[in-house]
Amino acid sequence: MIEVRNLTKYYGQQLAVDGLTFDIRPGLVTGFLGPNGAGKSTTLRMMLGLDRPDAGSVSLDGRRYEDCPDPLRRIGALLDAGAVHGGRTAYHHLLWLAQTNGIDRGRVDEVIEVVGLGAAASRRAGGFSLGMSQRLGVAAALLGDPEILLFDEPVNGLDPEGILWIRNLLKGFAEEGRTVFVSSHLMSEMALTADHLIVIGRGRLLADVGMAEFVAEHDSLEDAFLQLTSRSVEYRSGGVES
Ligand SMILES: Nc1ncnc2c1ncn2[C@@H]1O[C@H](COP(=O)(O)OP(=O)(O)OP(=O)(O)O)[C@@H](O)[C@H]1O
Repeated sequence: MIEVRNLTKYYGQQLAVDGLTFDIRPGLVTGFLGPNGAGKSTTLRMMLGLDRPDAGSVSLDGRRYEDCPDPLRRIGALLDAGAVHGGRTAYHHLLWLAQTNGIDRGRVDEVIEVVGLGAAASRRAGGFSLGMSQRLGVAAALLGDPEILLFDEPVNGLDPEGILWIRNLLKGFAEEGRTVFVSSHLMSEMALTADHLIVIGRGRLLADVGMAEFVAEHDSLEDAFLQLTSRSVEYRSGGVES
């Protein structure tokens, strides 16, 4: 469970995240939807302690990220698939991460298997395609077998096969009871992947709604998303407290 409360971030004079409050529940894929510049990445970075909020808080199963003694075992994240040392092999990238976090070497082989990188494990990550880099990023997020998983735009730039792989993987993690939070600027992708939707625009919460409810209420999801983000009024689904 992730609890976001009044989360606020300024960059200089610019308000990037504006008093966000919502919960992300386990056992579901929760889509974090918003147009470019809406504040999604900034919110994810604050969840991971990479950016300091100007106000508000994020609690991960009852604790702030900074207060987790073993963060990799609590929360796994894929923010930027390119953030690897290109000269290291996939195996050694994961081994370095595991060893600096007190994770058993055997787990490296397990996650390589889960993401289907077995044949490429001894190749340098610098030569990887985008799809392979995404797989390596997912493997790193899974190393600590965390209950909470965050993904920032994981399907960006992937081919249809890669998109399908990510989609099924996220659903599988949710079925295992994990808390899965995935950002996107594509309504169409979220409609196929997410069970629940958090929509933001200009840093503000616009919707906190079940996907099935959102689909039932709108003829065209793309139009509904456009309308929602072009308005600055808050939208709340019936019965969903946010
Ligand atoms: N390091 C930074 N310094 C200054 N402004 C920033 C910084 N990071 C983000 N911003 C600004 O904060 C706002 C939110 O950006 P953010 O990257 O969080 O949005 P996003 O929803 O993830 O967008 P995208 O889908 O384009 O990545 C934008 O106006 C952006 O220009």
